[in-house]
Amino acid sequence: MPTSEYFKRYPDFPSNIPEADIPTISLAELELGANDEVKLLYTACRRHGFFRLDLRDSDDGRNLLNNAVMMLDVSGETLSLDTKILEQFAYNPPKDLTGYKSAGKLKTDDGKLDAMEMYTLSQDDILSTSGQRTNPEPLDANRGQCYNFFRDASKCVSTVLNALDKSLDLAPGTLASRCPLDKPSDTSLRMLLSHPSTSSDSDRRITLGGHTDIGLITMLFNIVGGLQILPAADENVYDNWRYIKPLPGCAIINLGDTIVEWTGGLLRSALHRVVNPPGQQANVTRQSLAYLVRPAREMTMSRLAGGNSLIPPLPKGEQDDTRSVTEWATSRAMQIMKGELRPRTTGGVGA
Ligand SMILES: O=C(O)CCC(=O)C(=O)O
Ligand SMILES: [Fe+2]
Repeated sequence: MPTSEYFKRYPDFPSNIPEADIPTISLAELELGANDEVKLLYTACRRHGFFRLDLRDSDDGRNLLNNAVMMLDVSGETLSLDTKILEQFAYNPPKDLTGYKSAGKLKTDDGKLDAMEMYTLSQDDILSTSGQRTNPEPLDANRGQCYNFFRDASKCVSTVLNALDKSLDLAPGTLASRCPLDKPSDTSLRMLLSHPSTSSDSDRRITLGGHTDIGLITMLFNIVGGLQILPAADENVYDNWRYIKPLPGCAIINLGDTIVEWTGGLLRSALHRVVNPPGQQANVTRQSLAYLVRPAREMTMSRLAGGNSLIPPLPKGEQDDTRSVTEWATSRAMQIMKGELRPRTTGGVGA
């Protein structure tokens, strides 16, 4: 992710571990509408549901990189506050995920507890779309910086969504117009932090359990490794998971469950998780950022079929899901919390 200077502060990602073979796509080429890049993006979104986005050759991309570096600092300051202070901002799942989640609140795939601290900042809060909240001091003191991050991240995400409109033969702007900055939504910036493990089984520690993202699209900023995906055809056993190596200047993008529903399964939402950072990186504190884009609250889950689009119509006899995106997401989060729904890769093609 961020700049190469930021990467130099950390030990190297090891070269002898299993890596996911996902492509790196150029934001600048997507901005130009370059056909080959648009195709590469579509293939990645069908096969993997994951890709890297190189931000360096684009003005918007470079602005976002600089903002992400600053947000990592603000996040580090926030999550190093006393736990007593952070607990005053505790999250309230499954309805309201904004605020602080301490480590050990979630079950991981191996039945143990997670080791990830998170602070989730609402986009609506920072853009004053639906009332402001109080956040810990480092965030409140940097609201302007947070605003710039949301503005620039949303701009780069829109470029990706516009390229997907093209591949899906949707009218220009269809996907981006469903997650505009100025309409209330559950879009957020999740700031994540995990400390090095002190236990003897640290090399197999699952820091954040296997899950898919419920929204439309996620933009991740990683420096240290640990993020993994499970290739679609593979059984869910520890050694089948593949690391996604973070690269300087690149964000990591993954698609969420909502876009799978909207596209009738053409695009993929892939199961992913975070494990202890590999090799020498295991000894450092790992920080990451996840910009989690949700649709505007007024949107429904209805499939985007129709017109000339490639999206298949609903099979005969199948009912369209006309629930609001918020109702759908809450009921899904409840099902997962109760163990009624197991997170798994959906949509897309091939292994
Ligand atoms: O920290 C990471 O690299 C991934 C975080 C993630 O998957 C999430 O917050 O949904
Ligand atoms: Fe995720």
